[in-house]
Amino acid sequence: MSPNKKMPLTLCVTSGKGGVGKTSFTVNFALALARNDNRVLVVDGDMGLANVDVLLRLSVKHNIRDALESGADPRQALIFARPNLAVLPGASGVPEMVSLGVKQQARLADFIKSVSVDFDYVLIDTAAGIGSSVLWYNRYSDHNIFILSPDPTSMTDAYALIKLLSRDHGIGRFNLVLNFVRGAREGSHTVDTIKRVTQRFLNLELAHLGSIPEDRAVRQAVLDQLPFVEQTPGSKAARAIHEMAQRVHTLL
Ligand SMILES: Nc1ncnc2c1ncn2[C@@H]1O[C@H](COP(=O)(O)OP(=O)(O)OP(=O)(O)O)[C@@H](O)[C@H]1O
Repeated sequence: MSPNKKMPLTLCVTSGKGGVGKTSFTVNFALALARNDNRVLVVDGDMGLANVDVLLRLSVKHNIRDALESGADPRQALIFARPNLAVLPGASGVPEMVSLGVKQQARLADFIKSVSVDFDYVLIDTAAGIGSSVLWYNRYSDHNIFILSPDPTSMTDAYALIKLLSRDHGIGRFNLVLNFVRGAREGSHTVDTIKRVTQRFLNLELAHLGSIPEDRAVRQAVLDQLPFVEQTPGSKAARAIHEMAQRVHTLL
C-alpha cells in the first residue's frame, strides 16, 4: 500500500432487534455506493446465520471462518458480485463465531483490515442482538448505521443497544435509518421519539440518515434473490436508498 493511500470508511450496519431489514439495507446501499463509482466491500458479519450471499444469489466456496482458520490469503474468500462490489461471506450455523474471544477479535481485525485496503467503503452487516461479535464490529467500525422500524420492540431494542454501546464501549455517535415506514407522519414521530429519549436519558444526539418505506418490491426482491435497486430501480425503497447513498458524506 502506498503511504498516501486512503483507508476505507468502515460502516457497521446494526439494529438490536432482528428482522428489521439490516441485510436488505446493506446489500442495496452497497450497490448504490458502487454505482456512484465507489469500490465497496460487504462483510457478512452475521457470524451465526449469514445471508448476504443469499440476497445476491452467490455461490460461496470459502467463508470468513474458513479463511480465518486456514490462514490462507483472505482475498481468496472474496466474491466479486458486481462491478465495484465484493462480498466477504459469513459463516452459517457456527455458534462459536457469534461470541468472539479477545484473540479471535484481534485476528478478525487484522483479517478485515488486510482485505479492506483496496476499497473505499466497507459495510459490515452484523447479527441481531447484543452478542460480543455485534459489540466488537461496532467498536471496530468508523461509524455505525442503526436500522430500526416504527415497531415499539424495535425502538426498545435499538435504544438498549445504543445505551450499551455509549455507556460501555465509548461510542458517541449514532446514525439512524428508519425502515418499514408507512407514512411521513409515522416516520417523523418514530424518529422524534427515539431522538428525544436518547437525548433525555443518555444525553446523545442521534443523526437521521434517511427512511425507507415499507415496499412490496423489497420482499419480492428477497424472494427472487436480487437486490431491489436492480430489480425495481424506480421503487420507493430503491429511490430512498439512492438518496441515502448521495448523503453518505454526512456520516463523516
Ligand atoms: N422496506 C421494506 N419493505 C418491505 N419488506 C421489507 C423491507 N425491509 C425489509 N423487508 C423484509 O423484511 C425481512 C427481513 O429483512 P432482512 O433479512 O434484511 O432483516 P435483518 O435485519 O437483516 O434480519 P436478521 O436480523 O434476521 O439478520 C425480509 O423478508 C425483507 O424482504
